[in-house]
Amino acid sequence: MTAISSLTKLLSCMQGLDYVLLVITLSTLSWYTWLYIKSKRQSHPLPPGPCGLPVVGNLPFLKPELHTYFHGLAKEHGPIFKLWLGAKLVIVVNSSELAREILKTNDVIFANHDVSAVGVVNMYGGIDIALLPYGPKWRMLRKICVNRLLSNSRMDASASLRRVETRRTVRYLADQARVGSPVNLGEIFSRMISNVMTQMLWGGTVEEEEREIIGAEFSELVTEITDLLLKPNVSDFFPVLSRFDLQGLAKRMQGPTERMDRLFDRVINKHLGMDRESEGKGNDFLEVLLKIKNENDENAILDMNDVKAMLMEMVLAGTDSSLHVIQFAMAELIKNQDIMKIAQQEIDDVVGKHKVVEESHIPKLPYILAIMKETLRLHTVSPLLLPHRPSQTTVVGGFTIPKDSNVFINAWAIHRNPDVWENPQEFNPDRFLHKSYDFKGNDFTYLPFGSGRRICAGTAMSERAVLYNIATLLHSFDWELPNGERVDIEEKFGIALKMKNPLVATPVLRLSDPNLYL
Ligand code: HEM
Repeated sequence: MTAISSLTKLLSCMQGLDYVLLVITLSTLSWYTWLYIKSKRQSHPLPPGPCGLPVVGNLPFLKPELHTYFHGLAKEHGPIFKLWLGAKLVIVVNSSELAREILKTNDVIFANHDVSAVGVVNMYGGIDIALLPYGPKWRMLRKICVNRLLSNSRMDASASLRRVETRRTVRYLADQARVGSPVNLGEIFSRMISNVMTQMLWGGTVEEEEREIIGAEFSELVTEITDLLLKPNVSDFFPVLSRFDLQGLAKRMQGPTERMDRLFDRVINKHLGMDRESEGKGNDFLEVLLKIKNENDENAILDMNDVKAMLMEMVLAGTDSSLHVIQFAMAELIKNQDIMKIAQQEIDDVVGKHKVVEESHIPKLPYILAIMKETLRLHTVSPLLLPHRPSQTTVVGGFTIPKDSNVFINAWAIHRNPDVWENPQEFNPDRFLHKSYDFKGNDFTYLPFGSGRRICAGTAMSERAVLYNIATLLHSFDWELPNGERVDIEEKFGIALKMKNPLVATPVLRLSDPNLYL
């Protein structure tokens, strides 16, 4: 259902809310008029864009697959265009040159993300890294996240926590392989990555049996929260009305948020009750964050809500994105068996067939890295990055971008530009083998993790999780399609881009030593 049909339905079933419509109409019209007069006075106009309707603007015409819809609009209106979503002005940028102007030339001006009305509720008032405005608190939290939680040395120290879950998945897949049973890879990867994430959060604190119980409750809450975050919200299109919470979404978010808060309390109390001997051995995020909280370092001041918001953020930012990259990569490899064979040969050469893959092998597997890069190019899981919000009115590409508008960078479209990428629709990891593309966002034709100050804080962790798991799945198994099936790699837009249809394949054991499947 489009945002506007849900909006219309909602408003029509609310008796006595005529005044609400009146407020929407008047405030939106005055807002449009003000911006129109202002842009007329400026020498640089607003970007072009499709015509919309009064009050609701372009909302009724939005298509669910926003990345391809925006790509289509760029062909009509040029590399930068505007849309009105209710009272919100959205600017979409579809070229690497303009992305550079925003994320490099004007990096500081565009260094805020847009904050959704519901996001604030589930993030303790918006105190997490992605939602905080650019400033001292954001800088402090980001430093803690990158240098203390997700640094290479911390990742090395916590490798055993991630290994447990990958080996558990291999055991399960081996059982299925022995009976020739096809598996739904999306479901398996989802369980695996979500368990890897809970291991990283508090794997050193909570014992295995209890961890499974807490993990199940946790996954349920994450799904509830993600579903609510995805719902189109009148409060976001008409911020002046957000205090009325017309759809009740902010109120509904309070339930799962409070339950999640209690779950965090349970685990934190458990950690606080641990004896000194067990402490310090965990290497999980919770332990690191509580240590920082108790250090009283004036450069890293955390209260308990900061700790909880950080835990929540790691899950929401890190789980789905990594899971979908692994799934898209495996789908492409199952479809392109010749590429899969090259990858398996590389792993065999480095690891051999008498050992299992370890994270320490990753730097020696350039072809697997090229597979990850190509997957993120073709199936950019964060296709529009996060919406950026300029802190002052700025000119980009000769057009005015007003303060507080929402700016989307269509990285998905940039990654498929035929002027830059030869045969852009083709899955071809070779294109990354001899080029210097990395995940740091220095080249604006390749931006899977964004660029500039707000570039993804979790690249180091996602590289490890994605590469280690893909290498393990390819080393341990061949992958076949059930009879008559074919791989369908259609994409579905969401908080993270995912596969529209399930990926079902049959694992076939490739290593002769049964101990390598334990
Ligand atoms: C393959 C997996 C991932 C992809 C493709 C990805 C992509 C992105 C993108 C595109 C952004 C927004 C950049 C911008 O606004 O320009 C972002 C932000 C962020 N990501 Fe990731 N991400 C991934 C995994 C992770 C993981 C595993 C974590 C942490 C555990 C993480 C934590 C964050 C955080 C905290 C931000 C907000 C940064 C800020 O506002 O300063 N991400 N990510």
